[in-house]
Amino acid sequence: MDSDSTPPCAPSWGEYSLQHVRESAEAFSAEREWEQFHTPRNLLLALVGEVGELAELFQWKGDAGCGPGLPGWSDAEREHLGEEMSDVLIYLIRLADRCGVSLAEAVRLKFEKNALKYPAEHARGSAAKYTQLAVSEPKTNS
Ligand SMILES: Nc1ccn([C@H]2C[C@H](O)[C@@H](COP(=O)(O)OP(=O)(O)OP(=O)(O)O)O2)c(=O)n1
Repeated sequence: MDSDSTPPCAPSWGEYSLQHVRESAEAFSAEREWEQFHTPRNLLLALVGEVGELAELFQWKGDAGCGPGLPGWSDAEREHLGEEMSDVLIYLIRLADRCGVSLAEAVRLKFEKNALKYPAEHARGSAAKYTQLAVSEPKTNS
C-alpha cells in the first residue's frame, strides 16, 4: 500500500512500537485477570494455534495465489490475514515477556549471528542452509 492510500489513523511502526504491543498485551491481560492463564506453556500453545490459523489462509491457494502482494486476494481475506498475523505477534511478544526473555535484545543478537552465518558474498542468490554454503575456513598460521 503506498503512502497516499494509507488511512490517516493507521499507525506506522515508528508510532506503534513493539514495546507498545508488549504493554498493551500486558494491560489487556491484567484487566481481565488473565495472568493465571498466560503461562509460558499456554501462550506457546495459543501461538501455535494462531500460526495454524494463519497457515490456513494460504492452504489450497496454489502457488499463483501466494506470490508477493498476494494477487487475487479479496479485501476481506487481506483483513483476515492481518488479524491472524496480529494474533501471532501478540502471543509471541507476550510469551517472551512471561518467559523473562528480552525479545528486542534477542532479535538484535540474532541478526548479528545470522550475518556471521550467512555472509552476503557467499549467500547472495542462494537459499542454501549455512551449513551448505561454501564459506572458506578462517586462515590459520599453521
Ligand atoms: N486467553 C486469551 C485469549 C485471547 N487473547 C487475545 C490474544 C489474541 O490476539 C486474541 C485471540 O483471541 P481468540 O482466542 O478468540 O482467537 P481469534 O481472535 O483468532 O478468534 P477465532 O479463533 O474465532 O478466529 O485475543 C489473550 O491474550 N488471551
